[in-house]
Amino acid sequence: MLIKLSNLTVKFTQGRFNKRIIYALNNVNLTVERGETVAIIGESGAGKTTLARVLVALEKPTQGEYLYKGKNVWRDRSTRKLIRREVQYIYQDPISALNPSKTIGESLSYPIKKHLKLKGDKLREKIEELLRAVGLDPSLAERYPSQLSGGQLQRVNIARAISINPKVVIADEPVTMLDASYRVGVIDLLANLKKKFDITLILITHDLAIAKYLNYKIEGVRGVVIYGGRIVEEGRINDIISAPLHPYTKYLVNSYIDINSDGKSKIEIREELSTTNVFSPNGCPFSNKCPYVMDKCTKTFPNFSVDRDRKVACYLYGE
Ligand SMILES: Nc1ncnc2c1ncn2[C@@H]1O[C@H](COP(=O)(O)OP(=O)(O)OP(=O)(O)O)[C@@H](O)[C@H]1O
Repeated sequence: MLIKLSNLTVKFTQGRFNKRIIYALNNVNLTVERGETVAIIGESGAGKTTLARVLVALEKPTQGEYLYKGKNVWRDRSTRKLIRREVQYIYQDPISALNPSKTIGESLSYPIKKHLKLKGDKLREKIEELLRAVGLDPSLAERYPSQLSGGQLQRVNIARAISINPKVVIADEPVTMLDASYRVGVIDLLANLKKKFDITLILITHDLAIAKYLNYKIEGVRGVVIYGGRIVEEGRINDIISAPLHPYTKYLVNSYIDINSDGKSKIEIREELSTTNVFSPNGCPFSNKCPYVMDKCTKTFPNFSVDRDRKVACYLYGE
């Protein structure tokens, strides 16, 4: 097993006077096998970016464990160092991920010099090869970020992520900030690189259509639905979309279908009583909106009911 998160919680304190505790991640258990493609799906504020930051060891969990290749990341400094090299992060915003005062070539050369110790002609060749691998003309190495389009910049970020032969790539909403015309190309590129270099790919998205498209490019993508810092459902993307189990996933899938078809939602969520995450952290985070809420939902988060490769945490399916 490559990645294992056990009962992992990340808490933040917000507000200077009226302090409140936010559970960005709440008792999360997640495993990722070598070579897998996983789509983490959730809306804004669900905890997706915190999860990505945990996986690249930028965020230390408040509680719980993160094992990478079987080693406890926060007890073993050398594993954190290994993660810096083997687990690469592609940010949502392609512009702010690059230093505006450095040419594309300079930005790309930094990790290659540091980790692969290449210089001179070898370094230049590697940069040209990388730019070609992501579908860009090598002459772009001389340009500055402001001279490239958003789609080209995201390709540069992908080139940087793969430049040091990572084992895992985490792409955090990689196409959200791009014009629609560039989105498919960037997902195609990630899918092709994943296959070519046998990378374990973790794609984070709020958009089911992106997860579905990725699954069309790479079969067997595992979907992980996250809400209010909790994983609520896991399964193959096609199963999640064709037969969602958790009421939140149903809501998500219906909203997705709405936009793409008839405009009618099949599940009505209840009036929002409080902002996500501010109710009891022990209960289900969707309980304040769920039409099927039971008393126990607000008090205790259910265990996962497991049926082959499908998991759901909801009292409608088990305790
Ligand atoms: N450094 C921080 N300090 C305080 N609260 C934080 C911090 N980082 C995240 N949060 C809070 O934790 C929750 C989860 O945030 P996170 O950024 O992980 O969500 P997300 O799913 O990635 O959303 P988005 O797509 O909008 O970034 C949110 O309520 C957010 O406000």
